[in-house]
Amino acid sequence: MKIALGSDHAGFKLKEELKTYLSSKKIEVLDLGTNSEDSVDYPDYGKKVGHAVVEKSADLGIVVCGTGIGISIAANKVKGVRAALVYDELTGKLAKEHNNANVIALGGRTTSTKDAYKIVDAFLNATFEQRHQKRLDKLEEEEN
Ligand SMILES: O=C(CO)[C@H](O)[C@H](O)[C@H](O)COP(=O)(O)O
Repeated sequence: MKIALGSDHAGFKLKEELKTYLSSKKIEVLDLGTNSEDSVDYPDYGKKVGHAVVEKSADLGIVVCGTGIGISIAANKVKGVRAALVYDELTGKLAKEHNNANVIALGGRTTSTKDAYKIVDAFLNATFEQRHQKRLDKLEEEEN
């Protein structure tokens, strides 16, 4: 399992913490930046992670900005991405079970590190429920 990570400056610290956390669980990480707290633009990093996932350089993606809002919108602009803004364990779990999200977005200024670890675990440990596939097909129809 390989996870692409990306953030803007507001998500940098949490992105770095997630990198360490995932590596400690023997999950391979593809860090697409940013690499400091210098101000950058979240669309650049949301789109990078989205492309890494749809082009199969990674299995899943995690993106982080201040709130998770902007970077989730950015990732969702990439065709084939289903990015979910998640803020607790339940939304982390349901993002996989119902939406088969291939990217999750977190807020570095809104979610604690401890909660972020729990949310990521809930997402990674959940399984997509096939009964929702017809809804995902309708999302895909709109892209095509
Ligand atoms: O969600 C966001 C944008 O929708 C993020 O919070 C950005 O990280 C934020 O806009 C950055 O703000 P800053 O004042 O330039 O640090």
